[in-house]
Amino acid sequence: MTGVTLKEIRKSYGQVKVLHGIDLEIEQGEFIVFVGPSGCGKSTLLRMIAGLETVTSGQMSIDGEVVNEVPPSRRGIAMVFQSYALYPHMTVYDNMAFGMRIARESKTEIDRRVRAAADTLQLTPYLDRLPKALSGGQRQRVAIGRAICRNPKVFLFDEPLSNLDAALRVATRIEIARLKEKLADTTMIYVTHDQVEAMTLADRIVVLSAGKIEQVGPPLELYERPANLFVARFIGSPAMNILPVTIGEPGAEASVSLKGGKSARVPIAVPTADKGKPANLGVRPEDLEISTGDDYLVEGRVLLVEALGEVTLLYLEGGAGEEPIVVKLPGTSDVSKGDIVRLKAAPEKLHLFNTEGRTYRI
Ligand SMILES: Nc1ncnc2c1ncn2[C@@H]1O[C@H](COP(=O)(O)OP(=O)(O)OP(=O)(O)O)[C@@H](O)[C@H]1O
Repeated sequence: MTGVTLKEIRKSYGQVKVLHGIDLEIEQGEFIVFVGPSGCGKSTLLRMIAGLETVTSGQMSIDGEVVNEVPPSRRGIAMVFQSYALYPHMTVYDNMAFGMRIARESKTEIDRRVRAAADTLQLTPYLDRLPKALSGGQRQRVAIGRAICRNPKVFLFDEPLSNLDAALRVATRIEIARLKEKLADTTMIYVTHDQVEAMTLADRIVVLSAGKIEQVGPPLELYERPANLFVARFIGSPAMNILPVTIGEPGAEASVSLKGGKSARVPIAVPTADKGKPANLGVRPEDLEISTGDDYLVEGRVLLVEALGEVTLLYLEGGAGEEPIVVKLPGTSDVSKGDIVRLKAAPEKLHLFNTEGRTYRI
């Protein structure tokens, strides 16, 4: 059992409270991704698990042992940073061997582990090179290789791909996915801003906002069943559209009235007490379609058309506040700027949030 358990973890810098009580149980071998807006505390939480930041209060355990006071070198973790942090004067081989030499491992064992890591990460041809003679992606693979050589119980990644260009990002992301399969028993915790990394790598995503956990769950569960408006808007790109509505008939299958006079039935239960209350209807851009009939939710003028080849994005006036409604249509479309279009969605694709932003559950 090499899980990580966080109980009521809090962090303050002086008067500034950064984390407000984090409870999280991570299983051995799980790949956990922390996401959230800038400043929400993702890196702070990761650095606390690493032992690079102190825990203000709460209990942190790795493999069943409370580690609040255990120094980083004795936690059985290895961390990969955005900045690679390689020694510039050492070869790839020596960079990977360094930690083991300090730990006085035998030469044979060092050689075995360096070559195995190089093989896993396709770095064997570069073992004699200095970091300056490598691409960004190769350097990051060396940093990952160095971490593998330490045989960590828990692998921590702090935005490891954010310095790479788009193509290298994809290649290195696939490398990390392979690594996850190879090291199936190693727990991995990964911080990123990137939706695709989070969705494709995570067993479970932890969505943080302002120092609190909003929701924890498998990627598709967060996408399909967000617990609240924050998660609904944060997961998925472009973000879910939000349309202000009023609850018409509550009950097991509620009806809502939209601006512009249309009403819609949603297969979502709403308590009787909420009849007549304002609410927000959520619908993802990819779940909207153009309607030619009368079965539409909203009608609006097209402000902008973005043809991306594989998809076309339409921006229509009429969303909540000043925000346009975004529609993602497959392939190309003959809709033009200035057209008035009607939009519909399958009832089971609709989400409904109460005035506090919590999802009405089906
Ligand atoms: N040493 C420090 N002293 C005071 N405040 C700090 C310190 N380190 C971080 N903070 C504050 O803690 C909050 C969380 O920072 P953190 O770096 O964990 O956020 P993040 O979610 O990783 O953000 P980003 O995505 O931008 O990296 C921020 O408001 C930051 O200003």
